[in-house]
Amino acid sequence: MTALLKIGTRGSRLATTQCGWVQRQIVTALGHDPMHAHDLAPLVIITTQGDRIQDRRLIEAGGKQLFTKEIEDALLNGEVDVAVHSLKDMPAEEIPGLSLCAFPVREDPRDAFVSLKYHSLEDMPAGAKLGTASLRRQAQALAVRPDLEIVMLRGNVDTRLSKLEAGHCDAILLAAAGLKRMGLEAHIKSYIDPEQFPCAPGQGALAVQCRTADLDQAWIARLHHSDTFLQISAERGALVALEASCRTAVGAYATIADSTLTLFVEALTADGKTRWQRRETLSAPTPETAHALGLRLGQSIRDEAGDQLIQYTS
Ligand SMILES: NCc1[nH]cc(CCC(=O)O)c1CC(=O)O
Repeated sequence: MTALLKIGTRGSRLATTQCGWVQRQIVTALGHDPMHAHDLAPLVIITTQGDRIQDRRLIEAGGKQLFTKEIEDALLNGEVDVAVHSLKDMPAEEIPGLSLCAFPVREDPRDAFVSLKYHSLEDMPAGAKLGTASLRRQAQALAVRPDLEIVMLRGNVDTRLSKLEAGHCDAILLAAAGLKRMGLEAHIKSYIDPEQFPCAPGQGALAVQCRTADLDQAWIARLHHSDTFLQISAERGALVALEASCRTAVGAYATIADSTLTLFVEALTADGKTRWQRRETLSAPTPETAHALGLRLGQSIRDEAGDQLIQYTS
């Protein structure tokens, strides 16, 4: 059986799990039995610089493209035809020649609280250790629990869970989406309320990427989910305006009910002491108006916060 197309992915268990789901959807959309997915649309594992580097300062210096560049190069030179990314790991700027062509239905966008000892952030005793490498999670946690000690906890989901089990910290915050996709939901003790602490822009959503020249492929429309696209258009608008790098704590969370989109955006200083928030609704949203709303709310925070947004950690 000859391959119809090749799918590029990072090698972590989360990345290959997400990719396997997209792979089956594509093969089904092309009219084949998903049983043959591995032959018809094989996964090609690509190691990115971000997977090799463990030092947060180098990650900050390199920016988000550290996790996507090698995969995008493989798309551009024809080694693979489709790439699957976690949207929240995608930089806001576009890559010439490539397009984000489909946004499949979003998984749970919330952050999950995982601990062997405690039920929630509120439950943790003074001085307890919270493990995270995300500036946003750090800032949001400190905003309500300034007494907690933040412990730098890097690595993929499995690594972070084993560090928690080994006692490096008392609790960790992880994306519920990743845990659910990997079948690890049982670890979740409680959820962070995104109406109070907006998730990372695009958290829980996947982005399927292809060469711009291949945008007419039949499977693309089948994978695309329009409400997800509206939500992430709004959230990513805020991301663009706030130029969120790994050094800026930004959350953006959009919901849709009764044809009305509500967008909640916040930016925080790393210590969580200052929070800038905006919340607005938009009726009969389109991807363009949703994106424009995100841009406007993000810009308005930016105007107010100015230099205070960028926190230098070294
Ligand atoms: N930065 C790592 C990363 N990228 C995507 C996810 C989870 C899945 C998602 O948010 O879509 C995670 C792990 C985490 O934040 O816990």
